[in-house]
Amino acid sequence: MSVTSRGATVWLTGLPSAGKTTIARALAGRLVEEGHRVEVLDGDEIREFLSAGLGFSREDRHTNVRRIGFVAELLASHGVKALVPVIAPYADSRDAVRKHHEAAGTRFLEVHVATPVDVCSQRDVKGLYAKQASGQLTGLTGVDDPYEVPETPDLRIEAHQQTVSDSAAALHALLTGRGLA
Ligand SMILES: Nc1ncnc2c1ncn2[C@@H]1O[C@H](COP(=O)(O)OS(=O)(=O)O)[C@@H](OP(=O)(O)O)[C@H]1O
Ligand SMILES: Nc1ncnc2c1ncn2[C@@H]1O[C@H](COP(=O)(O)OP(=O)(O)O)[C@@H](O)[C@H]1O
Repeated sequence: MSVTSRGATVWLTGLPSAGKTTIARALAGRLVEEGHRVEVLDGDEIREFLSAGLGFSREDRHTNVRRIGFVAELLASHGVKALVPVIAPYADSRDAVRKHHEAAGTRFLEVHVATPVDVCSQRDVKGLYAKQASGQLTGLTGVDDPYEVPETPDLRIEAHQQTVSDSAAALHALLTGRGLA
C-alpha cells in the first residue's frame, strides 16, 4: 500500500488560539499536493452540525470528542488523513479515542500544540479570552476550565517558537517517520 493511501487520524490538541486549525490546514495543503486524501474536522464546524446542542461542560466536551473520534476513525479506515484541530482538554477523552482507533486497527497520532496561554490570550482569535476577562464567559479552557496537558504525545509542537510552515513541516516529518507520508 502506498503512503498516500494509508489512512490515519492526526489529532491536534491545545488551547483556543494555539494554532491548531492554522497548522492543520497548512499540513492539509501539503498532503493534498502530494496526492493524499485529507479531511480537516474543524471543532467549530463539527459543533454547528454533528455536535449541535452540546456545550462546554466536561460531559459535553467528552461526548463531542468521542463523536469526532468516531468520524475520524471511519475516514481514516478508508484511507483518509483525518486532521482534527479540536481542543480535547481531557486525557480520558483522548485515551478513549485512541483506544477506539486501536480496537479498529487504525492509526492515531496525538499532537500537542503547546502554545502557552499568555500567547493564546494575546492572539484571542475569537475574542473568548477578552470575554472571559470581562466576565461575559466562564469555563474557558486553560483559564478557568481544565486543560490536561498530554504526557506522552506523539509530537509536541512549541508552535509559538516557530513559523506555521515549520510546525507543518514537523508534523509532516512525523507522518513520514511513521510510514504515513
Ligand atoms: N468555554 C469555552 N472553552 C473552550 N472553547 C470554547 C469555549 N466557548 C467557545 N469555544 C470555542 O469552541 C471551539 C470548539 O471547541 P472544541 O470542540 O474544539 O472543544 S472541546 O474539545 O469540545 O473542548 C473552540 O475553538 P478553537 O478556538 O478553534 O479551539 C473555541 O473557539
Ligand atoms: N507560529 C504560529 N503558529 C500558529 N499560528 C500562529 C502563529 N503565529 C501566529 N499565529 C496565528 O494564531 C492564530 C491561531 O488561530 P487558530 O489556528 O484558529 O487556533 P486554534 O485552532 O488553536 O484555536 C491564527 O490567526 C494564526 O495566524
